[in-house]
Amino acid sequence: MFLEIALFASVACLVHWIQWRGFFSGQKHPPSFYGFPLVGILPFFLFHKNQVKLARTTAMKYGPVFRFRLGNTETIMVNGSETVKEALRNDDLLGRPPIGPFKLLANLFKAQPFSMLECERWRSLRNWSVQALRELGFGKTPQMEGKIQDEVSVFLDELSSTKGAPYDPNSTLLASVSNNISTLIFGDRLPYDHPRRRSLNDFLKKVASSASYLTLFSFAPSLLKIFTIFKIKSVENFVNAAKATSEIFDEEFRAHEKTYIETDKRDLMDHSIAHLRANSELLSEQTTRGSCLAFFGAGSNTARITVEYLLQLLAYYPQLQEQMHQEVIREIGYSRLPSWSDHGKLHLLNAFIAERMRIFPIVPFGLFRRALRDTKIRGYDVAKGSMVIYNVASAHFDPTVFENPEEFNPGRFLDADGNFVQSPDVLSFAIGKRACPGETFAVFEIFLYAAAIIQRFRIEPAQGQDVRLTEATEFFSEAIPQQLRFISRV
Ligand code: HEM
Repeated sequence: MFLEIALFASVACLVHWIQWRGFFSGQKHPPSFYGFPLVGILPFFLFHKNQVKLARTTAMKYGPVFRFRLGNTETIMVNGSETVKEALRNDDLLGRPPIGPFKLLANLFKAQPFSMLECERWRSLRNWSVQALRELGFGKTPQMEGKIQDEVSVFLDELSSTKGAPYDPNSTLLASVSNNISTLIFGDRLPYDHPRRRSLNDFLKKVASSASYLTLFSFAPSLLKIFTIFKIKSVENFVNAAKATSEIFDEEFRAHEKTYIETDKRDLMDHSIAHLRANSELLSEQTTRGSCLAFFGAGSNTARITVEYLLQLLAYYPQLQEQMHQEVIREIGYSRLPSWSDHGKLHLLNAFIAERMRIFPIVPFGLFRRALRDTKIRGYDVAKGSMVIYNVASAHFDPTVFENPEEFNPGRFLDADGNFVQSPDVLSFAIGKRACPGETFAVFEIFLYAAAIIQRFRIEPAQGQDVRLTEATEFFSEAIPQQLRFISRV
C-alpha cells in the first residue's frame, strides 16, 4: 500500500512539474526555478540578507525575465531598465495580488483600500479618491504649499531646539510628513507630542519594520497564522498598533459625521460622508475607510524615509551640501522659506534628490502586480493570474543606462551647463496607469523640506561617528536610524 501511495505521489509530482515547466504547451516560458514543494523558492528569499542583490545576480545569470514560485504563487520577475518599463506600460499587468501586510491591515481596519483592488473597481475608486483630494488642494497648489511650509517651519524649530547636539530626526520627521497627508484625510495637524499623533506614529513605525517579512509570509499563510495564534511578539505588536489606529479612524469618522456641513468639505473624510449619504453605488463604508487608509499608509513612511536618507547623504557629502547651500542662498537668501517657484532654479538640489531616489529605492521591488490575462513580456508567455515583480532596483543599477551605477553622483542629472535634467529612467514611483498617485505631492513635499533644511542648517555626523548609509536590500527598505547634528546657519 505504502509503495502504491509513494508511486502515485511521485507520478503526480512529475506531472505537476512537467505542466509547470510547460514542456508540451507550445508556450515560451522564461528561465524557471521550481524550488521546493509547497514553498517554492521562499526559503532563499527568507534566509538571504540581501534580496535585492540576490535578484540582481540571478538576472545577470539567467536574463532579464525569470520565473519561479513563491509558496504556490507563480511569479515572474522582470529586471533591467527596458524590461521593467515594458512591464509597467503593459495594461495586462495592472492587477494586484494579495500582499501580506495589506491583507492583514485591510482585515484589521475592516477596510477595502483601492490599492488592493483590480479592474473597474480599482480604477473608479482610485479616480474618486484622487479627485476628492485634488478638490482639497492635493498636488502642487498654493493652498497645499502653505500647509506644508507651516509643517516645515515646526520641523525647523524642532531642529533649532537641539542647538547642534546629536539628534535622531526619525520620529519628528515621521510625525511631520505624516501630518501633511493626515491633514488632507482627517483635517487638522497634530502636535508631535499629541497622544493621537504618537499612536499613529507607533503604528507607522511597526508597518515599516514588519512590511518586508509580512510580505514574504503572505506566501506561506499557514506560518503567518501560527505566528498570529501564538502571538509572536512582533506580529502581536503590529496587530495591536493597527487596532489602535483603526479606532482613531473610527473616532475621527464619528466626529466628522457630527460636524459635517455639506457646503464645506474639509477633508477626505467629509468627501466620503457626502458620498455615503448620497447612497452612491461606488462607495461603501469599507471602501471609503480603504481610501483614507491607502493614502495615510502610503503617504507617510515613504516621504519620511526619503527625507531621512537625504539628511544622511547631506552629512555624508559635506562638499555637495555646501554647494547646495550656496545655491539656495544665491537664489533665495535667508529671508523666506523656499517655495515651489524656486524649483527651476535649484539645479544641484534637484539633481541630488533625483540621485537619492535612484540609489536608494524605498520599494526596490515595486508593489507586486498580477497578470489580468495571458500576456507577454520580452516575448515570453506570462499566464493570467501570475504575480509579476518589477525590480526597480535592477533598473536603477542598470549599467547600460547609468554609468558606474554604484557611485553616488548627482552630476549624472545635470547637463553641460549645470542645468537639472529629469530622467525617465528613475522609476521610484513606477510609471503607467498604476503609477503612484502621490508622486506629485511627494516630489513637492520632499523639495520643500530639503530646500528649507539646507537653507537653515549645516548637517554633520554626530561627533566622532561616521554616517552609516545603507543600501536597499529587501521588499521595503529603511534608512538606518542615527543621530546627526543640525547646526544653525541663521
Ligand atoms: C518618495 C515617496 C514615494 C514613493 C517612492 C512611492 C512609490 C510608490 C510605488 C512604487 C507604488 C506602486 C505602484 C504600482 O502599483 O506599481 C505606489 C503606490 C501608491 N502610492 Fe506611492 N510613493 C511615495 C509617496 C506616496 C505619497 C506621498 C502618497 C500619498 C499622498 C502615495 C500614495 C500611493 C498610493 C495610494 C498607492 C497605491 C496606488 C494603486 O494601487 O493604484 N505614495 N507608490
